[in-house]
Amino acid sequence: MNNGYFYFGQPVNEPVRSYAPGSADAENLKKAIAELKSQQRDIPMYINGKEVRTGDKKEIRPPHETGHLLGHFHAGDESHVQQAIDAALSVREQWAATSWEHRAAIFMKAAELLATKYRFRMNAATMLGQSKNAYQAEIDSACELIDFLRFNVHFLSDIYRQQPISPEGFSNRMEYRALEGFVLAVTPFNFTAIGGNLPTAPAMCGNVVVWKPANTQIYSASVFMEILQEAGLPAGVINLVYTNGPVVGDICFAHKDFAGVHFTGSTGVFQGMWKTIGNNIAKYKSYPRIVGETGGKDFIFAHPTANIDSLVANMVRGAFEYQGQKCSAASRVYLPSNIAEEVKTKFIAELKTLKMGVVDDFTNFINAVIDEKSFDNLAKYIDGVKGSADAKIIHGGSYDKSKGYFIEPTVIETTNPDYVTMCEELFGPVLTIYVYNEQEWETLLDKVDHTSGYALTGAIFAQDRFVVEYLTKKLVNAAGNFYINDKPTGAVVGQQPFGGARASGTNDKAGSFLNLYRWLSARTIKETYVPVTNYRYPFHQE
Ligand SMILES: NC(=O)c1ccc[n+]([C@@H]2O[C@H](COP(=O)([O-])OP(=O)(O)OC[C@H]3O[C@@H](n4cnc5c(N)ncnc54)[C@H](O)[C@@H]3O)[C@@H](O)[C@H]2O)c1
Ligand SMILES: N[C@@H](CCC=O)C(=O)O
Repeated sequence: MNNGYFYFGQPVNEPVRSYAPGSADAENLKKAIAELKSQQRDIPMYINGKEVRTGDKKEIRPPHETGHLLGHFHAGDESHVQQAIDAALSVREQWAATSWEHRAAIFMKAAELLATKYRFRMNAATMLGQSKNAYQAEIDSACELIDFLRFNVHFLSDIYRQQPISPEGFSNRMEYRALEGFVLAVTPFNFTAIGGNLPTAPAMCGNVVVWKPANTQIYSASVFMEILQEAGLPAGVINLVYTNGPVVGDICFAHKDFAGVHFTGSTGVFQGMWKTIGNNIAKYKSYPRIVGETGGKDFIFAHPTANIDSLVANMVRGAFEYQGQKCSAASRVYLPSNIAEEVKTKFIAELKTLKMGVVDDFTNFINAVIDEKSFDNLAKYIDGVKGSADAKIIHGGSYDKSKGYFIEPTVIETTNPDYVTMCEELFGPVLTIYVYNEQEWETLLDKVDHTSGYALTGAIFAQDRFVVEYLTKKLVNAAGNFYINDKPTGAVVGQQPFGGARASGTNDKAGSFLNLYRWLSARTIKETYVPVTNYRYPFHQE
């Protein structure tokens, strides 16, 4: 701090706008979509504050309308990763030494720009590039990203003011330094907010960053980079590159100044990163921070006392919002025999009301899955059911990629609690139901706990309070985010810090003080006002 201690108080969550038919917000969002669709954006990388175009142009098309070209991004190679690292390291010292209030102001300004001037453009970019409906874009690319920025500034303020005690005669203080090197942020396709949070959380703490987004999120990531630049982020603090993931990893993880990785994505990729970092450990100046939030196989467990209507509504939202492409999405449901038939009947009746199509039509609840690879993978699982003796499709099951990557919301019922779609992360609009004997709910809990190696989110539905307490304790390690009578998705920054353990990640809780500690390296300073001048204890005096 320079001339004062600057504290940023507790913010309130950014209110979610509804985009109701005929509202000004709906009209403005439609205009932003039309404007983006009327252009072909030419999207550069951003290295050292400069736009970098390589001429190696890759097409960007909406997953729900593959006949339309939104623009191109300029792909990078090894040299761009190296340039990004060099740019980051060249500004490291100055950025780390910049006063907190000035660093914080940049991210608070970015939040303000996103909440106002850029809100519709950012949501439109997310809708078109990642195939989200208006509501799903609003809670992600507007509200959650704004919340990440404002709440992280607040949490960091809280961390900075935590100081050790100083007995009379001494001063003890703690400096929360930036890491000695650069941080690599590798981000997934499914949340624009995660794309924005992973580079900014370490940067806010005084670190410099190389940011590599998923190709399928570059369209909206580049809008966020424009915002950061307008907010005054100094050149080189965050460098956005579009080089192939493994190439970025090879270069960054072999660099002596590699100080940490902030990753969100699949478990396999994260485990590969961890191994590489482990193999290279002797190369680094410091032990790198490894933070990764990864996959899930998220459950809903309904007890025989569950309220049927709320269970049904939360199954629809929890499994099928954003086509089930949330790491938190419900993908396995355990229904007790006493209510199973009624739940299934009501559930399927609700699913029949879901409209599927392009994002421009706001009445479509379901849009497309992200790309052809994901589409083909999901189709493979659906086809697998067709030849199976212990599973059947009870709703949906069709798919079509002629105009966009559309997979109908699909419900599988299995008699085998270890059926493949009860165990593996599919990451799409496919939910599997297992009906159990209501008398055996207690013995089923081990299966709920151990069917997959993941432990990200889980929800229980029960009306009996003794049961709620029992389930909460029994499933203590089954989910990092545990929901009682609610869907397992939709965590809000500052309300439900998010992350899972076991194979689901390091559980450093994005959007919380726990995550920020990982990007800080504390220095303790003790000053003695009147130092001793004689080493002897009283009984050693002569
Ligand atoms: N736990 C969470 O908070 C959370 C949140 C969102 C998504 N996810 C998970 O993310 C996955 C879906 O996202 P995705 O498809 O973008 O994941 P992904 O693992 O395919 O990609 C994530 C990022 O890693 C990069 N990458 C891929 N291979 C790499 C490699 N070998 N080295 C370095 N980088 C590499 C990708 O280009 C992308 O930027 C799901 O498994 C989902 O559960 C988890
Ligand atoms: N935080 C989001 C999930 C992020 C992963 O995809 C949720 O709680 O639904």
